[in-house]
Amino acid sequence: MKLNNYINGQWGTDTGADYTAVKNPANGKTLAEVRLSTADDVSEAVAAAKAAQKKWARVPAPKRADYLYEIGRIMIEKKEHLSQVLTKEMGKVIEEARGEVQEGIDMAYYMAGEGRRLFGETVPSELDNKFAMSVRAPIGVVGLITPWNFPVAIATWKSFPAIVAGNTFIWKPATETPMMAYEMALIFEEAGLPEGVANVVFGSGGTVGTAMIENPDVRVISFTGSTETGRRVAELGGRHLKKVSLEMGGKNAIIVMDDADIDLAVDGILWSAFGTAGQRCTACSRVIAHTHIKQELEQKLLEAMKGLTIGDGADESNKIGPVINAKALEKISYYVNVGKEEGAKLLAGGNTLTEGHYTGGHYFEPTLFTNVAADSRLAQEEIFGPVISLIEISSLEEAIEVNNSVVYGLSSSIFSRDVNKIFQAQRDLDTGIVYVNAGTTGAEIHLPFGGTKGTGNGHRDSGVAALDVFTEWKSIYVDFSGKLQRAQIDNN
Ligand SMILES: NC(=O)c1ccc[n+]([C@@H]2O[C@H](COP(=O)([O-])OP(=O)(O)OC[C@H]3O[C@@H](n4cnc5c(N)ncnc54)[C@H](O)[C@@H]3O)[C@@H](O)[C@H]2O)c1
Repeated sequence: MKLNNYINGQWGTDTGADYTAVKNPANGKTLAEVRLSTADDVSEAVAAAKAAQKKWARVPAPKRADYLYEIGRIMIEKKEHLSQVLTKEMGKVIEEARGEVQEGIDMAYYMAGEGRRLFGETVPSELDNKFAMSVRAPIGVVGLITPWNFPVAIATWKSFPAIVAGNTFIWKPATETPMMAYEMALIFEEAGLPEGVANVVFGSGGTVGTAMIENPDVRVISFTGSTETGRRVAELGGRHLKKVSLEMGGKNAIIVMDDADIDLAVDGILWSAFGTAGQRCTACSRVIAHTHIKQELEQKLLEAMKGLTIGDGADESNKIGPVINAKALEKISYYVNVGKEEGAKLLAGGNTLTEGHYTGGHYFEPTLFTNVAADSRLAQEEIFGPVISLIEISSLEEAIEVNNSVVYGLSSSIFSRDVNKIFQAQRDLDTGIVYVNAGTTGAEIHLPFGGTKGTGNGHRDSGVAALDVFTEWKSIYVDFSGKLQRAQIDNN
């Protein structure tokens, strides 16, 4: 199967194009081949999106929303199929894949509701017989660049608010997970979205991403991916004076205080650290444990980790799937060695799994380090795999300082029964998301999603906040006095 671009409501052909293989991370088998598009393909898609946008912006927002209701309905109809493809292509276990597809469905209905709101403001004018208001205006053609770890959900966080607000878009999915983008383009087509509103261009970040950012007709770039790539996107976007929204890496921590429910904390840590094989931007990779409960927590974690079953995510009995590819495995192994060299104590895991039913796949054992120094590389850098670093602290103030000591600021969590500690923590943790008595993962689509410092640049995906990325404020003054009323002069 060859995956070609979807531009202006048409599927591209494979004449003269280069392709690269899409592989199942569970067994290394080739699933499809995906087009490596050129800068010319991007120009074609942008031209189509630009031609469609003016007309699309004139479609009343509640009518634009009707397309989202239809997309949501088709996604429900295809939910199991989409989930199976997602697991095959990305590797996450099937129950998580179903959860991710559901998130996309929820986003469709939630953003469709915005079609009847898209609230602006009316405010009093300082002059008599004058009316003042501000409205959200669509921006134009927007470029969406997404990662492989949430190939459906993140695309819906971006494309659905873009659509309802009256923009048209070019979406460049990650090269590792183009099949989900292909499936979504089929759904856009089936939902009857007008030609040129939704365009999907496959290919490398270096070629397709760069061409999107450099194209003067692309007015917004909404990017999710690593901090390293995000910085490049921001630099190039800055040169082109582009509005750039960045959602990037994380090094998220769970704080376990001495008054916490330890069993609950163990459940939260396991789910947040090893779900999606640790490849969530919100994954817990640090546990900041109070000295009084550290030993008990370690013992209970080790015991619970024995129950984790690893294997192909398509098998319902597995709790942890493979990581995305061989490069990811190498990176995780590298950090395990870094941890050992830095003097951290390896309590469990630390190895790739290659034999028996793991053959051909990219599997890594759930790994637990303890006695990790808060300022070590193991505790500071994003690994993006199933590796926990346990750091000991002796007060809430110290825990918060350790949490905030990394360059990232996406998600954090505290387990405690003390209401004062909880409220102090939610105030002082420098992250875009804070959980109390729950792990660091599990965002809901109607709240803003994003982070501080090296995780983001002040924008948010999801929630109504996403509309701030895809709309421009327009202030409108209507003077009905019939004479020239001069503002901005001293009338006193
Ligand atoms: N904060 C969030 O919302 C969030 C959510 C999910 C993942 N992430 C982060 O994403 C990373 C994992 O995803 P990844 O490995 O796909 O990230 P990545 O940065 O390698 O790639 C992300 C996207 O950017 C594209 N890209 C690569 N080079 C580019 C360039 N020069 N110009 C434009 N685009 C370019 C890629 O092709 C891909 O589509 C992790 O760091 C994770 O924390 C963040």
